[in-house]
Amino acid sequence: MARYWPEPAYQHGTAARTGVLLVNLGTPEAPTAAALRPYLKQFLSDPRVVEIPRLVWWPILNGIILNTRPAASAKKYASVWMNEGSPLKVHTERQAKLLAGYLTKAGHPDLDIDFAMRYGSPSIADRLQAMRARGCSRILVVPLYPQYSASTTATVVDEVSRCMGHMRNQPELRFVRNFHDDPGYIEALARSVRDHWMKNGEPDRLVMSFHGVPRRSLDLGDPYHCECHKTGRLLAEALGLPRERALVTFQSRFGKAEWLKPYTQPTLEALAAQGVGRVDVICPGFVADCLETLEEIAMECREAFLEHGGKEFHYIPCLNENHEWIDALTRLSIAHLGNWLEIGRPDEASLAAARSRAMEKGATR
Ligand SMILES: C=CC1=C(C)c2cc3[nH]c(cc4nc(cc5[nH]c(cc1n2)c(C)c5CCC(=O)O)C(CCC(=O)O)=C4C)c(C)c3C=C
Ligand SMILES: [Fe+2]
Ligand SMILES: [Fe+2]
Repeated sequence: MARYWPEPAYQHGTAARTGVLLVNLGTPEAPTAAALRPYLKQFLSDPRVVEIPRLVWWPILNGIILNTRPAASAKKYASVWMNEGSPLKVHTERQAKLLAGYLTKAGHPDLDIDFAMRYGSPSIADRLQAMRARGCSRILVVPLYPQYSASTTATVVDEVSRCMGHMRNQPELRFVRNFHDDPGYIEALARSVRDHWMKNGEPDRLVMSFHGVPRRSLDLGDPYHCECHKTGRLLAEALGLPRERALVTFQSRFGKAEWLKPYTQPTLEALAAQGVGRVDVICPGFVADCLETLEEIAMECREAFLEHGGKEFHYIPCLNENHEWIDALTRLSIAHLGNWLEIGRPDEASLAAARSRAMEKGATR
């Protein structure tokens, strides 16, 4: 195989474009065991996701997990699948389209906006090559994870870097590291909670459930836990909620090791058993609804809460296509694009000179 990916011959005077690539986790192509298998294999083979020595992990993954989980997970995916496909991909694609429109409205019609999935398709490699083919020589990569984690954000950086190794004519890169305390993101969350409460009244408790990671990663220096708690605190403050009515919990535990605590489902069951009648659950760590929110929280956790004596369970959807969120994402992108938005744009002085030249030409005619 050639060392570098093929590229067209270099043309002098090619206009440089700037692009934004949104990246989310990835999802299977269909809600079937056959489609789940390659997706789970790619995802769970990433050493950033499962930090167990390969020699130990390989037989567990290939001998046990890939023989049992695909069918079990496929059933769950089938229960949330949309007409257009997997919710995660459907929402991410819509977010990219909306972002392009919002950036155009903000005065940046020339930006090239695309999206990719870290695992599955469209792959980062595929979209980076497409953006290069469209002339992008500067690319801002936005992992759609508000809280930084090695198991999510860093894997995007790893994959983009691997792709750079295949490019002869590499683009200039920027990455968004996190946006867990971005005022626009926090306000978008607060707004969706307030809207829900306007229509449905307020709950006894607001549970803010984040995807978990192994507890060990916190001890090894991952800031994820701390960033989740900061988001939780800022959201509770924005809503004017006293501490005792807002809780941060962690969901989607995978494997037998200890993960970040408290775990979402047992917390909900304990609240119900204590006589808490109504809980509202929001998942601020996901900007798009997906299996983990629609099935695990809105179905499994609802059932568990009600079975343990809870009276009312409300799931507050992810930010998805909310105007406030796309607006926040637009401002976040503009802030990180920074001086790239100026490069190649005629400055005021040259615009004025061009205007006066045109006027002179008109006067002499
Ligand atoms: C939002 C941040 C996420 C973190 C942090 C994260 C860590 C993490 N996840 C697994 C294992 C699985 N996660 C799965 C699905 C999944 N995870 C996230 C996000 C984070 N994961 C999303 C958005 C999704 C949903 C994808 C979709 O298609 O809707 C799955 C696959 C589903 C299943 O079989 O349960 C696994 C497996 C680990 C091990 C981990 C941290 C180390
Ligand atoms: Fe996950
Ligand atoms: Fe899950």
